Amino acid sequence: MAGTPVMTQELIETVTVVRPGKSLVVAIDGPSGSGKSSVSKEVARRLKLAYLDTGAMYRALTWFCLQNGMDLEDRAAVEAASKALPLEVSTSPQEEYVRVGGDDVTLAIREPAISAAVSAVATTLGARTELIRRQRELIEKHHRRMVVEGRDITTVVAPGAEVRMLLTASEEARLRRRGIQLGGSQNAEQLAAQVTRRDAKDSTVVNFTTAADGVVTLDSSDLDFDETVQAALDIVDTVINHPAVKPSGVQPNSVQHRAAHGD
Ligand SMILES: Nc1ncnc2c1ncn2[C@@H]1O[C@H](COP(=O)(O)OP(=O)(O)OP(=O)(O)O)[C@@H](O)[C@H]1O
Ligand SMILES: Nc1ccn([C@H]2C[C@H](O)[C@@H](COP(=O)(O)O)O2)c(=O)n1
Repeated sequence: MAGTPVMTQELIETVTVVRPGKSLVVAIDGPSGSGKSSVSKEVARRLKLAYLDTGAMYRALTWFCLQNGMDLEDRAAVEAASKALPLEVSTSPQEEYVRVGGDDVTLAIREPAISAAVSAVATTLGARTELIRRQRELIEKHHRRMVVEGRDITTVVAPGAEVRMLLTASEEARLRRRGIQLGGSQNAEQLAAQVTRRDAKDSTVVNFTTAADGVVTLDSSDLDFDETVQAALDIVDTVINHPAVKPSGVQPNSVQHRAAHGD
């Protein structure tokens, strides 16, 4: 996808196996443009874990509904569509594909028109129930060794995940990143619609702006991509291998981790 970061040689070569043979679900939530997909995919690759982009599932359902001429405000019809959705989604961090029936929709679901429509689907509770069921099924199918990212993974889909993280970034950083990712094709108003206003609507059904108990917050506002991946890997290492040590800056209900090397 456009804007996919090129890894430095140092990051490309380091692959680690954590908890071999045991479950290791790394749940990552956060707002739009915080870097969930790109960072999670690289973390999965580095830890040799499967990878699931749950947002792609909501996007694929939106594509399916629109393709069938449905009214997205018709909640019963959207719920029925979620059950009928013939979805195949990649669970490998090495290849990205999303298929609906015979159609490869990998690129189509990233179009601004889908970004503009997806919240109507994601706020349909019956459709959420069905997609959450499928997400849990995929986690089990991979013997609970997976990085799963979205909005409600730490709280609803996999609250028992071994590692739970909230990946955040300032609104300014998220708008800037999304603008670069879309090749400068969107004006400020269009970017705000795709990032800020979409988050506001999505937030009406799930909380991805504050960390739930036990969820580690990683603020990437002042980190570049490589530093954010390293900080996420450090969190996994600390939580799994050094459970007595809290990632830096412990707070009563959630822990903060601002940077890999410091504060
Ligand atoms: N720490 C970072 N510094 C700079 N750019 C980053 C960083 N993390 C991610 N990016 C870039 O920001 C863009 C948005 O990232 P990504 O698509 O992973 O976000 P997201 O949280 O999955 O968004 P959405 O939920 O809307 O799909 C990508 O081009 C990605 O390469
Ligand atoms: N677990 C999830 C994942 C995604 N969504 C919603 C929120 C977004 O508007 C939409 C697309 O996600 P993105 O590809 O931008 O990460 O799906 C959700 O409600 N729950």
